[in-house]
Amino acid sequence: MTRDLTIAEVRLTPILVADPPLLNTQGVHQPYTPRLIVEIVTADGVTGLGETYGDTKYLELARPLAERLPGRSVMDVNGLFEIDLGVDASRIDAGVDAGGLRGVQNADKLRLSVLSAFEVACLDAQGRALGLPVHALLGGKVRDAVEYSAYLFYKWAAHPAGVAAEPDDWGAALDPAGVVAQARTFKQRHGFGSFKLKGGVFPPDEEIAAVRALAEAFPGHPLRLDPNGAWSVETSLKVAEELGDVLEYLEDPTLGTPAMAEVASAAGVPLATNMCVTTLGEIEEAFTRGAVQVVLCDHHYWGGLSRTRQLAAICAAFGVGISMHSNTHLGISLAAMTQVAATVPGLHHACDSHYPWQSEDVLTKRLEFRGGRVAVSDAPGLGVELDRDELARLHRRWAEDDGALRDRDDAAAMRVAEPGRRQPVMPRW
Ligand SMILES: O=C([O-])C(=O)C[C@H](O)[C@@H](O)C(=O)[O-]
Ligand SMILES: [Mg+2]
Repeated sequence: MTRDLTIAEVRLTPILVADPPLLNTQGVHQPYTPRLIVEIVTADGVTGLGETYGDTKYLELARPLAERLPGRSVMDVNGLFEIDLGVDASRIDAGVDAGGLRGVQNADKLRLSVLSAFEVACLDAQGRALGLPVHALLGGKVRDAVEYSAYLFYKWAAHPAGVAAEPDDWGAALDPAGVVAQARTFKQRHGFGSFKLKGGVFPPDEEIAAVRALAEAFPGHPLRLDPNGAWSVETSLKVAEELGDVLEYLEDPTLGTPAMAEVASAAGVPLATNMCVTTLGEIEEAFTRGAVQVVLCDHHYWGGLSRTRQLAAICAAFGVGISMHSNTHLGISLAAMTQVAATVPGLHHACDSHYPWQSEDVLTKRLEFRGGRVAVSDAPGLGVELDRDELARLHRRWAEDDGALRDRDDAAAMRVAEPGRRQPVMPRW
């Protein structure tokens, strides 16, 4: 069989996806969040799918990249990463990513966050053309299902009055009882066996009480708490001491490798991160100082599925565990996460996923969690199909937006509810 794997067309579709009012230390999720859907079409008419952040800064890099791809081969994935996207310093706002939730922003991370969607789309197209699942292209699966953890959030029942939004049926969760009720719903709907609470929202004692309530309601289940760096070293150590007996790990209790190393050296609980190790350049200091025991990889900003496997190998060499981080994402990304996670041998912690919070998707058939796991598809490519009507509908929402929602801004969403609210100064506690 010969196939023409030359790229004939690349389609980029920015969309806005409904998001519930989930709270974090920076603010609250906006009612709609931007994502970018990438389609790479070969000369033979095979289409590969990818998904990444849809904010303006990513779109501005993705558009010229898409124009340069026709004529290249979907097999030339290494060559893709050689393309200069022109990410100069003017595009980096010297701050932190996603308003302080994904570590420092730098040119490499921005570049890789765009390229990753194109890498996934190329792998999907290769797999569809060759009749092979993506995991086979990555060397083959070592498990038939990938375990995910329930991602618990403090949450309002609804977005503020007067804000256009889609309703959700999760209810509010603003205290220990609400968090436990949310966890029960997660377990009942999806069978999750481990639970992560997004913290940094309320004073630490309230969050300690919520984790204690979870431990009581779900004895023996792995629990995690992630305040996105909102605590001082001293507070982090206090929380570690109070919850050490029930936590699988504490995630990014404090900001920066030196502070994480200080906590790690004295806390009796492993530390995980998706904030102080987010690029290759941050690994050496963090690993040699023993600052983190688990890296939460995210194929979007680590640069795709092959680079996720490379990161897993580096972590294994240092005896550091690996799992996965998640932001708001749809089924294309969940399928990609599942395909690569299926190929990583030392994956001993359930991965994060926001997917249960997303009531909308661009797939003809939603992916399902059964017993907290997603089955690894053996169908060609990622094993998912695009729902074009839904893609068009969510794109219309993006096109009709006045620009207010095209860039994620949790702090701005919070100011709608609390007009006087100032940007939190870290550490908050
Ligand atoms: O630290 C993390 O796990 C995240 O940043 C995940 C998400 O960004 C989460 O905090 C959110 O969306 O509010
Ligand atoms: Mg985190």
